[in-house]
Order: sequence, then C-alpha cells, then structure tokens
Amino acid sequence: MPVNDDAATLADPDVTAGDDSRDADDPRDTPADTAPEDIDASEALPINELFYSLQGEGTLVGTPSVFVRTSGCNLRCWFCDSYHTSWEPTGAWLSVDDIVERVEEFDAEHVVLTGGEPLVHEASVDLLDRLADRGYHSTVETNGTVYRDAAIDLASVSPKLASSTPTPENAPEGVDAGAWEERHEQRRIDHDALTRLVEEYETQLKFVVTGSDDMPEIAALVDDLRERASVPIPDHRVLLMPEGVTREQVDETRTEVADLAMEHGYRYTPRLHVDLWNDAPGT
Ligand SMILES: C[S@@+](CC[C@H](N)C(=O)[O-])C[C@H]1O[C@@H](n2cnc3c(N)ncnc32)[C@H](O)[C@@H]1O
Ligand SMILES: Nc1nc2[nH]cc(C(=O)O)c2c(=O)[nH]1
Ligand code: SF4
Ligand SMILES: [Mg+2]
Repeated sequence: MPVNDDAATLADPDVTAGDDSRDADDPRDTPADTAPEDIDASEALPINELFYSLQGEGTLVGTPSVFVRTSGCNLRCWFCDSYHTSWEPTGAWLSVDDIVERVEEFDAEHVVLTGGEPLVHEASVDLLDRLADRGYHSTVETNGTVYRDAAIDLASVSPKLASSTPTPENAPEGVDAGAWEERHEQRRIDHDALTRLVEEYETQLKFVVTGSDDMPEIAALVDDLRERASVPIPDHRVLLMPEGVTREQVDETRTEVADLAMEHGYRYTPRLHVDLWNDAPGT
C-alpha cells in the first residue's frame, strides 16, 4: 500500500479557498498563489499531499515514484481528480528544503511533480534543480499552459480539450462554474507554451478522453503542434487516457478509449492507480 505522508499535517486553512483579494487578471488566479507574508514564494510551495506510489499514467506507468502535489491551478476542468488543488485549493506551504527532505525519506529514484498546476509556481524550478542534483528522474505533470526553463526529465503534458470546460451542468456541486467557464475556455490552450515544452523536453502528450467526439480536436491539436515545433512528435508520444476518477467511471470509458487509440494509431494509457486503489487519497 502506498504511504500517504499524513495529509492532515499538510492541511493549512491559510491557503484554502475564499481569498477574494486575489487579482482577477493573475493567470494563476488561485488563493494558494497568495503566499502568507512570512513565506517567500520563490523558496516554498503550497503542498496538498506528498506520497509514495506507482506512476499510474503514461509511458512510465508502474514505476515506483514519490509524488509531490502542489496546490493551485490556472484552469478548472469539470472532471478534475484533484479537487482540493483546483476548485478548492488546500495545502501547507513547505520550503523547498523541507520538500526535498521528505522526498528523500522514500527509497525511490523517480519523482512526479504534479498538482494542481505545478508550473504556475516559481519555486517548482528550484525544487526540480535540487532533485536533479540528487540524481532523481523527474516527471512533471502539467496542463501545458505555462512554460518554465527547469530540470524536467519527462514533461507529461495534458492539454485540455473543449470537453474539459466547466459548465453549471457538469461542474462539481457548490462551485461557481459560471465564473470559470469563459476563463477556462480562454486559457486551456497556449500554443506557444505547448510548442516550447515539446521542443525543450522529452514530452508525452496525454489527452483525457471523454468519448469519440474528442478525437477531431486531438488530431487538429497534434497536427498544429507538429507544424509549429522544430522536433518530431511521433504517434507513440500521443497518449489517450480514459476520463474517470473512480474505478466504476473508468470501467465505463476504458474500452472505447482503447478502441480509439487503435483506430487512430495513438497510444493508450491506463489509470493504474485507479484500477489498484480506486480514488483513495495518497495513491
Ligand atoms: C490533476 S492533473 C495535475 C497536472 C496538471 N494540472 C494537468 O492537468 O495535467 C494530473 C493528471 O490527471 C489528469 N486528470 C485529471 N482529472 C482526470 C479525470 N477525471 N480523468 C482522467 N484523467 C484526469 C490530468 O489530465 C493530468 O494528466
Ligand atoms: N499513482 C498515481 N499516478 C499518477 N500519475 C499522475 C498523477 C497525477 O495526479 O498527476 C498520479 C496520481 O495521482 N497517482
Ligand atoms: S488543469 Fe489539471 S489540476 Fe487543473 S483543473 Fe484541470 S486536471 Fe485539475
Ligand atoms: Mg491524479
């Protein structure tokens, strides 16, 4: 069983939702980006959870890895499987020193930096540098809207499709979907950021697929990126991942998505952690 690093000690009401003083034009636009006065945001990160598990998604699926999950995101996918980093960002500010120390408590060579959106945070660069110095292989799970120059071994880029956009009908109960629908739609694809990520890092493009209606948009996006980028993007670097937070939900989507992968020549990725541990936190 993966070890959850006592999520309770990471909960800090100081960075939960409800800070109305934030700047509506801040592209990060999340309370977790507003560090308390005594925190230097260039040397600390809001951490939602830190745990040891198997990489459940993508080309490194099955690899024992330490997961560092930052809080805060510039998007609001209706289906986000990490609600407490996006719709209701929660976490505790930890210094980069402390995060590295906690990573080193586990016997692992791989680290997955995820979120929320880890690349909205300046200190992610410092953390990745420090991990590289210590010989870790790093995967960064990102929505592809932010480029940063960092020590990233695998950029696991998951561009968000139109089917991710929140509406009052599909959004989680109790959230202000209306406030996010247009903002999410405007921000979800940044061609320049995507192109730079693909050019600078070993990249996998990992699309969350809700059904066959998503396929024309995926094909158009990949074609567009191939035209812009100076590096090849082979089909085996384009991954289709079934949408679903729970085992029951993935049971409903996986076969259709596997069929779509074969039909289009893209790669299928399971959600191994969901198969193994359902939607348990810290897995
Ligand atoms: C929570 S996100 C964090 C990283 C980054 N914000 C992103 O979206 O890529 C981690 C991964 O989970 C995927 N994901 C989130 N919700 C999902 C869902 N309901 N079904 C399948 N994948 C999901 C994202 O697309 C991404 O690949
Ligand atoms: N086991 C496991 N693998 C993962 N790969 C990407 C994840 C993520 O949330 O970014 C994730 C996660 O949450 N758990
Ligand atoms: S971009 Fe990632 S973290 Fe942000 S809402 Fe979408 S799935 Fe969640
Ligand atoms: Mg996850």
